[in-house]
Amino acid sequence: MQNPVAFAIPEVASDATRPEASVKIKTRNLNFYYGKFQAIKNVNLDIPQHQVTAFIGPSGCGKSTLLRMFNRMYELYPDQRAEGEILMDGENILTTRKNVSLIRAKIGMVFQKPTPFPMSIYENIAFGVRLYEKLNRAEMDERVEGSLMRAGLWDEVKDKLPQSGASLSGGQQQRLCIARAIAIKPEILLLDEPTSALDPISTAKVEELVTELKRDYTVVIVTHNMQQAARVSDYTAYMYLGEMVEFGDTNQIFLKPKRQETEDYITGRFG
Ligand SMILES: Nc1ncnc2c1ncn2[C@@H]1O[C@H](COP(=O)(O)OP(=O)(O)OP(=O)(O)O)[C@@H](O)[C@H]1O
Repeated sequence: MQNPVAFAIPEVASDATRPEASVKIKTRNLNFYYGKFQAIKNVNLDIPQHQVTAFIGPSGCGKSTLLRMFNRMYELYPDQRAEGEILMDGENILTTRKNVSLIRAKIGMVFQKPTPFPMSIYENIAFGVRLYEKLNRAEMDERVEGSLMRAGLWDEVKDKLPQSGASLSGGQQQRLCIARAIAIKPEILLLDEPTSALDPISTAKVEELVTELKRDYTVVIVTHNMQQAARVSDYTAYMYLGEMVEFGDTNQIFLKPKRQETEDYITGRFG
């Protein structure tokens, strides 16, 4: 008889660390400063591969800051500074000598407001791909179609690819942005409140898509919407005032949080 233990799903560690093999992003003693203000405080977190991890917490607790550290977006601003380690596949991206564009090629990002480029639907996808790859026309057509298909938008736009991305509805624009992010074949998708500007139908489509995309990508989503975190994520991290208060399996966090502060927040007793 085979050893049943070999097939057991590894238990989720409650202290935000997990077995090495399944971790995609690992942070160690992570701090972040806007000038003198410390927005992230000693965060240690293991983000599992091919899962959806949600960051939740009250406004200003540091969710977006932490998410943006993962692609070093803060480097565009001179008074912003990170300390500690962000290990992606074992390499500390804060100190690596690799060109930052190589790190960003691994990571797709989608923001709160849909931000299509001021160009055609086709070019919205092709533009980013050209920065990293040299594809011929047929290959690019295939990439554009495949990305729009994955984002659940192809049927709605296939007859109007030369039209401006701005001509689409808000929900379609957000799916265009997701298609644009996955077109560069990233390993990680960072979603910063991707549905906060969308109506319920578009929100449902994006949520469905997120659940589907985790087969191929490691997804991290910032959301204010507790139901959304519960619906789409496998793991949830609750943050408060720049600290990681609790991290665990989403069911555990919502049904049996270990910390009183987490329970107060998710039950609406916070504040
Ligand atoms: N550019 C900035 N300069 C100075 N302080 C900033 C800047 N951006 C954010 N902060 C501060 O850093 C802290 C964390 O902000 P952040 O935007 O990461 O929080 P958040 O949890 O994503 O909030 P929200 O849910 O409202 O989007 C807040 O106190 C905020 O005021």
